[in-house]
Amino acid sequence: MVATNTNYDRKSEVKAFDETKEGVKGLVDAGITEIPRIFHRPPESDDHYHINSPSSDSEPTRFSIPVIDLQGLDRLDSPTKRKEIVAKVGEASETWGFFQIVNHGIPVGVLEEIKDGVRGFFELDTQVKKELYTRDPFKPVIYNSNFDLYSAPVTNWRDTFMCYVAPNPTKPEDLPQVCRDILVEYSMQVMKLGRLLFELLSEALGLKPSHLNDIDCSEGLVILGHYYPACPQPELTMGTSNHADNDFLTILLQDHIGGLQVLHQGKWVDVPPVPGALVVNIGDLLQLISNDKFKSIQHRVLANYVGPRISVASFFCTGMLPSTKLYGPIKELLSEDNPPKYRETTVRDYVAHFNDKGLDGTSALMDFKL
Ligand SMILES: O=C(O)CCC(=O)C(=O)O
Ligand SMILES: [Fe+2]
Repeated sequence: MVATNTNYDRKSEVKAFDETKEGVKGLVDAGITEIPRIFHRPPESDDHYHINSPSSDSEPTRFSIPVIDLQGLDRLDSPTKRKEIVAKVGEASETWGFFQIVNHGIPVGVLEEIKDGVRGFFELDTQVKKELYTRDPFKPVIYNSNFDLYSAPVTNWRDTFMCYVAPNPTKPEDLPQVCRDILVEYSMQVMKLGRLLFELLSEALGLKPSHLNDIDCSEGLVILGHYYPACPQPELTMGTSNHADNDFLTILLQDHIGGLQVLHQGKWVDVPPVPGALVVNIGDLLQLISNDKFKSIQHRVLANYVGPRISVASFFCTGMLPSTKLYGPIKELLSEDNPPKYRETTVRDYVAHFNDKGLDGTSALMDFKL
């Protein structure tokens, strides 16, 4: 815990904020012009957070995350096209852990509608939304502000709702009507795209195309709708603290506002909004099973005067569901020169460890190193 956070009663302020059940949007709706202390980022002098500074170290760089065109992938008459795409996916996953895809098969209309649906959810009547505010993972829809509110050292300028797609989908009738139909449609499309990406990633690892799907990397899918309200003092806080994702793979849709950055060669690099594109990133569990070939990269979202910013993050992961299956570095990838770097874990144990830790700027994966 850092100095600024110890000279006030953070715990009770966090609790009071949670009990409003109105999230960050509630503060903005109330017209606040100064953000409460629980949202203040620690001072930059703190080494641990040094890389978490939006102003001092995010300079324009010559780097830009790769944009990969998936057009022509399924043309049976063009196996070289597939090889080319697999090579690009592999290269991006090894060096960036992040890439954007275009011509991925999800129609632009669906992308627009899901963003509208997520915004519609957060703009529901406050009383209606309060009924859904919960931290109970067994609820079909989990809406709250900061999943790690009680464990993270700082609170983010963000509200989120989550629903399950696989293996136990939230029943459509349990989804808020404002985004029900589009969530069902988008989920189906993301599942299909995810399975395709796992094929490409398997091939990029030199495995048979079905390998990652066969070991159930696409068994679990949860969708998060994020809402980053306009912030009156964006330099004091963060939309999402730096973290790496605790899943196998994430497919992210962001709107036109921007603010997502990835850590590349020690610098924060913007992930610019590209119309019609989806952002794909490797999660910790895929880094673990690929024995560090693919990288799960730290990323963050800056707060902004402009808002709300909407994003939709689809996580391939079974989360806290009971699991006995152990994941460790894939045997086919190991050799004398490439011994396993991680111990085996269940998805549930990994996710539980990640959640307990909260987004504190450190990697949960390091705790599983051999
Ligand atoms: O909102 C974004 O652009 C990123 C969200 C994110 O990193 C996450 O949900 O893990
Ligand atoms: Fe993330």
